[in-house]
Amino acid sequence: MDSTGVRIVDLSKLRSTSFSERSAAIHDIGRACQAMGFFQVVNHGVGADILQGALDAATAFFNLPMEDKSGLSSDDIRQPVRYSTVSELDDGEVKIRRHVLKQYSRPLETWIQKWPSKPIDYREKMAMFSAQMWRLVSELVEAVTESLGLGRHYLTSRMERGFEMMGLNYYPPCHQDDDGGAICFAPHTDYTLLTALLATQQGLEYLDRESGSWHPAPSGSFTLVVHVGNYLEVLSNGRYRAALHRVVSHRGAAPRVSIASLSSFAMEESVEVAEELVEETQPPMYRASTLSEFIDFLSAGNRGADFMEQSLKIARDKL
Ligand SMILES: O=C(O)CCC(=O)C(=O)O
Ligand SMILES: [Fe+2]
Repeated sequence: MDSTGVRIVDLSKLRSTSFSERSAAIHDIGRACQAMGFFQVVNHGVGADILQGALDAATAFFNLPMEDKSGLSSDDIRQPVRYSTVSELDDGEVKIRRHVLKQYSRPLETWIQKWPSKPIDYREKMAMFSAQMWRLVSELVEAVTESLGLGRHYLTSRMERGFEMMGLNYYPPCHQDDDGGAICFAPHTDYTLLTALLATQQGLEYLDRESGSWHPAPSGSFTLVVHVGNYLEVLSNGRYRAALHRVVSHRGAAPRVSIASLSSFAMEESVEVAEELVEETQPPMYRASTLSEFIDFLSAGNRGADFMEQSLKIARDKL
């Protein structure tokens, strides 16, 4: 743990040949997933050049003139590459709080040709980053299933067929007078197993469910943060809860860029409660669903949060 109470997972220990070191790292991951649902990973082995390259490529994309980006705009959320903006009415004025580029990234050869062709090195830089994030998340998924007592390879074949989407966000400078800052990304959980996040600066916050207060995520050069998504909550039958998170921008803050690696099973593959985690005292709390079903739900104009709350949770009153 660091001085602010953030759990830190040392991946060199997870990779250690020492049984006790590896077990301790798995235990740390399980504890972090159970507590606030997020942790920082250190000694992850992803080169600083790859992380910086991805942040530079993302920043350069968002800095392109609008006409270079608007070709990627679409109302159809099933588009594998989609640029959009999120605005808010503020003092009678429409303010853009966030620019977003969502791009499918696995399997890479299927999608890379659809990614932005500008800036020139964008595809190369993002492809390297995406491959590293997938490797990292797959390794963490193994540790997570081990921590749940399901074994290291419980999800391996499903992860091999798995799906990754990159979510790139650009938050313009904030001119909000309010000392509390502006909420630039409203509180939400992700439809992922795990999400890995990289950002240029602070702003991301997690809800500590116990105290009810928001906790800043660690930030700083090349800090990678990982959090629990809704599908891991389902799979673990609620033992691990999806992390509720938001992004806040304070007055005077510089523009912020973040890249989320959003990992899940293949679109049509069902995610269900692990039957090993169902007990008489702990009946299944969620029904099975696919990512495709969730996207249909969004396409019909519903709110993402309602899918989990109203459609997936079976025994809401017991949570
Ligand atoms: O910008 C961030 O740090 C968070 C992004 C995020 O939550 C998302 O893309 O789902
Ligand atoms: Fe998120």
